[in-house]
Amino acid sequence: MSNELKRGLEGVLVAESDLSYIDGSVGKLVYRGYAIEDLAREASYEEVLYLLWHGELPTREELTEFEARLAEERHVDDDVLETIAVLAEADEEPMAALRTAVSMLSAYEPEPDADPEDLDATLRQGRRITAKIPTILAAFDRVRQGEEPIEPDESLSYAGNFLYMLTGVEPDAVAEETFDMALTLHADHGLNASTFTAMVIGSTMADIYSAVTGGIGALSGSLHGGANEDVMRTLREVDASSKDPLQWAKDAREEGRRIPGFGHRVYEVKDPRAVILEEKLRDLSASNGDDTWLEYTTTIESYLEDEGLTEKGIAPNVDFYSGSVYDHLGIPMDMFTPIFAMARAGGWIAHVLEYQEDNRLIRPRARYTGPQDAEFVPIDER
Ligand SMILES: CC(=O)SCCNC(=O)CCNC(=O)[C@H](O)C(C)(C)COP(=O)(O)OP(=O)(O)OC[C@H]1O[C@@H](n2cnc3c(N)ncnc32)[C@H](O)[C@@H]1OP(=O)(O)O
Ligand SMILES: O=C([O-])CC(=O)C(=O)O
Repeated sequence: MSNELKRGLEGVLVAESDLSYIDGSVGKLVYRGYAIEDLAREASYEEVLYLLWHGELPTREELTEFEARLAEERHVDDDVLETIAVLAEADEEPMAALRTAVSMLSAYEPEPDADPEDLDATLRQGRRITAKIPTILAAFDRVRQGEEPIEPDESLSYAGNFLYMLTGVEPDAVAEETFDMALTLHADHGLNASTFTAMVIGSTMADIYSAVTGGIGALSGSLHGGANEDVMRTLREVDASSKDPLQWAKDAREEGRRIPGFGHRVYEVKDPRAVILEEKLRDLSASNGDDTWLEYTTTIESYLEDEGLTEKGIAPNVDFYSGSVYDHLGIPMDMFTPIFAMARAGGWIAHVLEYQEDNRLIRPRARYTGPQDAEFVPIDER
């Protein structure tokens, strides 16, 4: 057994995967061989889900059938909606509400006794969870605003239906396409922390509800998916301060602050998803006649680049640009990380299924640094 310690499991290979490949030195990302740029621009999120779950891009017929299967699972049981309302009224964080609601969904699973080794049944369960996450999130947001949840519309796309349930209005083509593209960009990313969490849970042959619930928990942290909200908080902080973004960035560096949305365990250059989202932000800023976030983000990015961060491999990641795009679509800031979860659930499910095809319990070890042979002292004598 190797005694080499890899803090944070950096660079450790724990599995083979056909799902996504990242070349961090050049900023390349592919899902099953397809460039993220092509999928983002050409494929719908449903096509990408099909690709991840079934191994290849669907034909038109396969896609229609797949979309229908997914759409018919959107309805969420009234008991779960009631719990969502209780959580919204208690001011629960949206990621925590989502975590609770997804866990609760298993009580209403139509195949509760499926054999954990029946991967087709696991996929059907995963499809149900994926279909219901938008319904949960939109209901949560509406209830906390004193509005009634809106029933899903099966005739709309996954992206379009979410925006419709959130706002009560069918989105225009630009909003729907932009949101759909954002979902594709977030669908999978190798063995990131939340995917690995889901895989660890899946490797015990626990059910897929447990794996997705665990993934949501891992994604919520500020070093992972939670960073997209921190970026928006930062942009608002700049806006509310008397400083221009350049001065803010200088001061933040001097104070030794970690800039949210910068840095990545795998990328040494700008994340290709950030490149695509920046383009989108430019389009939206122009069409909405408001380039505030664009100006702030690009100023901060250029300053940090000039300061040599990019040379050190600390460049913008996906979270640096996603929030500004969502903000242009009118989505509340604390829904940004839940939206990431909505997109990533597909990746979690794909990785759990792939791993379970040739499952082995994931169980690493720690180098023990505590005392040996301590003498036990009874409680009253301590
Ligand atoms: C979807 C995603 O999950 S993408 C990542 C989202 N998270 C963020 O954006 C939060 C900000 N970024 C970070 O905290 C980190 O870059 C992480 C967590 C993403 C990656 O962390 P790690 O690979 O463990 O890198 P680590 O934390 O060891 O940092 C390495 C060096 O880069 C520096 N660094 C890393 N990120 C940043 C940052 N955002 N701002 C300034 N310096 C940074 C660290 O200070 C450290 O410098 P040092 O070697 O001089 O001490
Ligand atoms: O890969 C990672 O470590 C984090 C990330 O960018 C993602 O999960 O999308």
